[in-house]
Amino acid sequence: MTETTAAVRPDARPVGSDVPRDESVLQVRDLDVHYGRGRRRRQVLHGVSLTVGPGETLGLIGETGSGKSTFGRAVLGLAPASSGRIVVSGEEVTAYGRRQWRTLRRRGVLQSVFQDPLRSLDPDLTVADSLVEPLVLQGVPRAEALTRARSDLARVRLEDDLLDRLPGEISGGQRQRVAVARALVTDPSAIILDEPVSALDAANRVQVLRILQELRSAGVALVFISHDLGSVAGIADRIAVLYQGRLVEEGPARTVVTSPQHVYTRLLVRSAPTLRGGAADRAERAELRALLGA
Ligand SMILES: Nc1ncnc2c1ncn2[C@@H]1O[C@H](COP(=O)(O)OP(=O)(O)OP(=O)(O)O)[C@@H](O)[C@H]1O
Repeated sequence: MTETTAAVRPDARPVGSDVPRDESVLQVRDLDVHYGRGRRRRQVLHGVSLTVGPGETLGLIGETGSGKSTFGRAVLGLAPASSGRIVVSGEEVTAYGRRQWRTLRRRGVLQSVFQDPLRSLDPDLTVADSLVEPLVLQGVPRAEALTRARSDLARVRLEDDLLDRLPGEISGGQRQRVAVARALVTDPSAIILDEPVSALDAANRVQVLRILQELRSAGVALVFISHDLGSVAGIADRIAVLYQGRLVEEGPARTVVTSPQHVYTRLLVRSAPTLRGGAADRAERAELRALLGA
């Protein structure tokens, strides 16, 4: 599927089709990903094309196993692209080897936050060391790195007194906010957020979603991966829908929610009672599922 135009927020720079190609922070073209070898080789992504402009928030949704995380991992160099093209901030990275990917990740141009913050945070490093480490690796003096870390901690509404604690000594919600602060310290062009609120209770979910809203307003580009259309719809400029490894729909968030085109997107919208047009009755959902052969 080809990229479509993006919704332009009044508080953001122009995005989507208004962004010249070389200004996009992330450009993915015809991405195929296979896992396994020989008879076990299986294609998980089929020709996925997506572009994220500066300051834009792209919501990537789909059911479990549809390939959302694989997409996020591929653009971070953590899953193998078997064909297609990946360009990060104008840098052609498709053919990068392991070491080049590691260097790119270390530069912090693209950052990531996962569902389980312990995947983003080293359990043996204090919050301060976790935040300072990416900057020190870039050669930033520790004192300056700590000043920047404190400022990013404030951006996620955490107090300085957490700095000396280990990830195991703070709550799950605080850990996820530390993971977001860690992603921010390198001043990335974009952050890939893979189910960032799915493991949180309702209060923490709302708080992290609010923080993501603020980052979006401040112009940080986000790729928000989730199975939950309800969480994504309130933040995303554009929504892309993956179904069985294929992009089946993409468009401005409002359009996707109010007039979904693909039968699977209709099912997602109908299954999200908080969305306008949602709350289909059980029979209607069953009918849509039958259409999908689920
Ligand atoms: N390292 C791997 N090796 C082999 N198969 C994998 C690997 N990682 C994922 N898969 C398979 O690829 C498919 C897509 O997985 P992926 O995690 O990308 O889906 P997802 O949409 O993110 O699902 P979820 O919402 O459950 O996280 C699944 O069938 C999964 O079992």
